[in-house]
Amino acid sequence: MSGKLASEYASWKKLQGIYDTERSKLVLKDLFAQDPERFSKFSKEYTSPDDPSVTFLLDYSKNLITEPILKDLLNLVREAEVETVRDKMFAGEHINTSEDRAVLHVALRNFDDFKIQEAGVSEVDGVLAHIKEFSDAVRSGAHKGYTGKTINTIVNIGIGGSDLGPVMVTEALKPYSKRDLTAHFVSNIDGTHIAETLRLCDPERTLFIIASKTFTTQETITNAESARSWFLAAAKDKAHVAKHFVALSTNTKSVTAFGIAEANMFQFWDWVGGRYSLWSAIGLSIALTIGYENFEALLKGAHGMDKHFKTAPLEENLPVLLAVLGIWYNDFYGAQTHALLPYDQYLHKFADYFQQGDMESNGKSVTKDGSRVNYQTGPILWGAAGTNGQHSFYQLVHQGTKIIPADFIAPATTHNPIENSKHHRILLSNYFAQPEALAFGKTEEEVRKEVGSGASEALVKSKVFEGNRPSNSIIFPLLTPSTLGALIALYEHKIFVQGVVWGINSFDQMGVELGKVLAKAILAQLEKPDDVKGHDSSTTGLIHYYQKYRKE
Ligand SMILES: O=P(O)(O)OC[C@H]1O[C@](O)(CO)[C@@H](O)[C@@H]1O
Repeated sequence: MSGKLASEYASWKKLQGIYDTERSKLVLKDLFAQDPERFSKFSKEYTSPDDPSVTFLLDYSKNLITEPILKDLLNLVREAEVETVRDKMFAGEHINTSEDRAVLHVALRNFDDFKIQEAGVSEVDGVLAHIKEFSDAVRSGAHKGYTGKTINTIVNIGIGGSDLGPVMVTEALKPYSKRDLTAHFVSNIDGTHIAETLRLCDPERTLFIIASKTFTTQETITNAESARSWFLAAAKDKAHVAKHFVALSTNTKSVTAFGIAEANMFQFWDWVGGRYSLWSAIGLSIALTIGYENFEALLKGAHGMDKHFKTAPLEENLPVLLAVLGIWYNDFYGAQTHALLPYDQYLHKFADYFQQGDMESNGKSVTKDGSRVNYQTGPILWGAAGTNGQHSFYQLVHQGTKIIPADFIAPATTHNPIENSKHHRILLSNYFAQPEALAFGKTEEEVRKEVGSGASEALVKSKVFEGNRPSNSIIFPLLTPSTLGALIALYEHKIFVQGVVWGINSFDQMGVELGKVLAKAILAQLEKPDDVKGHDSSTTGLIHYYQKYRKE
């Protein structure tokens, strides 16, 4: 924010010096042995300021840090003026400078605590009331399709932020869902996605939700048009569209041009970023699936975390702590990636969701004033639900040549306590074991004892776990709407803090434009070989190959 590159901050230089000189001393086994209080020093329990039932524990003791290092990492946050920029965000200042926009997803879940002056903010409650009224009507059966039948299927058509948030949350909160209302999500332009979905739908009982902030996104508009044709093939009369199509958008003109009446449109505003939009009208499919009260609980859970982020001192501030730990590995240890590993099947889309949340936000290489950074910015974010990952990529996480900081996330209790919670105990035993194995490993000496004197040297070496691999652990009582809201907001604000330290604009996404423009030009050239012009030989060759097989 100060206009400096992060690497110019005194605290950054100091941290670089510490990394260079003290790295070899940062051995988790030793750090734990030296300090019996390490867990209590480096773990924090969060309780929502609004609701004591929203609580979780963040254990960050298995990180390659000491108290002085953490102090220096927090000094970096101070030097980058993160608190000032945070307050600007909450006040509605246009911190998305390249697009001259406020960044106000916090206003969508505000419940009157923060005073925010920005056009549209006063309309939030009205849109929430509209979401409540409509979702209640569909769920109760009061809203009927064109033949008088109730709705039993919803199809959200959207992509990126207009898809991933609703998908992730409806999956995460399935225990709260109305089981006789099936939700599908169509995002890909590949016709297979809509075709396979429509096979599962009855036009008389299906509601299509066209979710697009801009209402210009090629994938979404093309899929919406195909859905409308499919619907009209059965319903015949265009007047029936009103009962089966609604839009979630900021673009009234394009919505009405598509044939959806303004009354069937749920509004939001340009200060809602796509990847921060599940709290807005984009969450309609969530409200339909889990009911408005649960949707509101999700918002309230996030709001509690917003208050924490806004007011807690840096030393206690959980998004800040996660952010600086990420910076420590990303910028000093050279870690390329960060893994999100939820030990909860309901959270199986959590990493997919934050792949956009993190990588579209912080995948930037110039600062807000246009300088090229000389350090790493956003990590490659990835992950999968445990224990599946253990039987897939954990080999590399444990014994590969790369350092992969990871967050292990789990509920202490399950919505499905089958067999007296036997499954859940096994799941959690793995959740506890993996970070332990990563941190403390297995020495050559331990392996030798285990394999006996006859074992070859090669076998011994292959069984050694070097350990010292860092992780965070998050554990909460049960995955409820409000706890999920708090967890999502935790990671949103982590991304925010990192973006401010790196000096980048976390709220635009210029990097997705070039490919879109080229695809548009290529689309016009696909019919005839002679039309293919202006490309390199590789792209030309690929298009010509396609043209040999092309069919209408
Ligand atoms: O909601 P829209 O306008 O259709 O945009 C969908 C997605 O496309 C992007 O603009 C680019 O991928 C995302 O930021 C956004 O979430």
